[in-house]
Amino acid sequence: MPTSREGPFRVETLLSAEQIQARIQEMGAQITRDYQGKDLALVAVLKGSYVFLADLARAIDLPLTIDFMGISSYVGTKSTGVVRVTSDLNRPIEGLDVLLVEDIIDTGLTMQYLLENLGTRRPASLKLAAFLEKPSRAKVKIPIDYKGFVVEDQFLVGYGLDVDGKLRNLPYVGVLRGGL
Ligand SMILES: O=P(O)(O)OC[C@H]1O[C@H](OP(=O)(O)OP(=O)(O)O)[C@H](O)[C@@H]1O
Ligand code: HPA
Ligand SMILES: [Mg+2]
Repeated sequence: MPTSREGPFRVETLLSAEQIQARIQEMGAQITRDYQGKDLALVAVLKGSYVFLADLARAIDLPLTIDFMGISSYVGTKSTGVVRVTSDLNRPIEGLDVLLVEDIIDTGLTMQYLLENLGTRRPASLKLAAFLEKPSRAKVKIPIDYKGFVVEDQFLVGYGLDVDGKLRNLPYVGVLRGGL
């Protein structure tokens, strides 16, 4: 796969923009079928999921709402293991069919915290759409209802994924090969 220079970083392409878009259309079609007649509320986890959310929401052909939960646990390329809430939902989710939208399940600690936290707010249902899963690093097992791709144990950037806040805007997913 090609390696690109992105400012001071070297990034090797793992998933091209075309591959990503094709998979998201499939995921959107599946979600559209599964949530017919339901009160679908997408809850996206900031910041990483914003790109996936924008594409996935437009691939779902249903009336839906979107809300955000701000969570952070990574500094540089390392999980601190401490999940920090940086902002809460604007609206209650009681009685709604909530679909959590997340960019990556790595150790699983962020999602473990969120599933527990949102579960106490009595949604009608609570499921998870995750763009990427990195099972080799899992510290807890997280059931993923809609999964984009399974990836190896490498630090990834692009399509919402950052290294120290940067490279979220790459239209593809790549492996960080140098620069930090
Ligand atoms: O499974 P885990 O090991 O918990 O890692 C996954 C989480 O880590 C990243 O977020 P981060 O804390 O970097 O915040 P960000 O979304 O603002 O980049 C990513 O967006 C997930 O939310
Ligand atoms: O591979 C990753 N890249 C960027 N952010 C992340 N947060 C968890 N895993 C990753
Ligand atoms: Mg991050």
